[in-house]
Amino acid sequence: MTGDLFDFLKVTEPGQDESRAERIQLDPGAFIFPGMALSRAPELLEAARHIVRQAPFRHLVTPGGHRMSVAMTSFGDYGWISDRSGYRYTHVRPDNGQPWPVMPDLFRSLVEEATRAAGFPHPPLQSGLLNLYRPGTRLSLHQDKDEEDAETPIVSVSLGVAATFLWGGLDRASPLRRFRLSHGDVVVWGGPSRMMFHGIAPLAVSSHPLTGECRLNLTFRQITRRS
Ligand SMILES: O=C(O)CCC(=O)C(=O)O
Ligand SMILES: [Fe+2]
Repeated sequence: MTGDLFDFLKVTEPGQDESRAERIQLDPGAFIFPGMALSRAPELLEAARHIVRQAPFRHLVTPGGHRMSVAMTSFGDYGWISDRSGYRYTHVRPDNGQPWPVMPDLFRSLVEEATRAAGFPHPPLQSGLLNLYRPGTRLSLHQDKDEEDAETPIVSVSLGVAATFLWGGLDRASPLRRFRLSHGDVVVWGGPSRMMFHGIAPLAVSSHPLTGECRLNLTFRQITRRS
């Protein structure tokens, strides 16, 4: 309703601030919140740096033997890994058997806020994935389906160089729409959109004052079923 002539007469009830956040609906249950993380971005990057110092980025190998172009690491109770035997979540790091770095409180509160703003009851806080993109890095079209849970939404935070988000449908062949994800944007997809195909087009050569030529993405998930 932004642009409504009488917008300025709306009265905010207590606790309703987040539901008024500007959002772009991609499909039922799928939203982009432009700039939701912008004011916290420097602190989010510092927390991400702290995670990477404990668990450095790695290029994982797909079950088919291909080196992934995105470099990844995880944090929280579960980390996502891929190797010749498949994709899965583990409680410990494959390189040293140690637990993944702890989920920072700053991330938790952002994920809780984004989940509420999208209208979902439960925030995805069991696993955090850090994705690092450099010029030319892409993430091909996929569904997030390695989780037992298929109800809790995915929350995804973009930092640094802007990327093109590819948004499809429930079939791989569904037509794709393209959305620009800029520094500080948050995407939430759940409910009827939880299994939508999505990806990232090859990152353009560009630069951001806080990340140089890189884009960093933080993606949050619930792994186990709640009930
Ligand atoms: O980098 C992004 O924005 C998307 C990441 C993603 O789809 C994933 O980690 O499964
Ligand atoms: Fe994904």
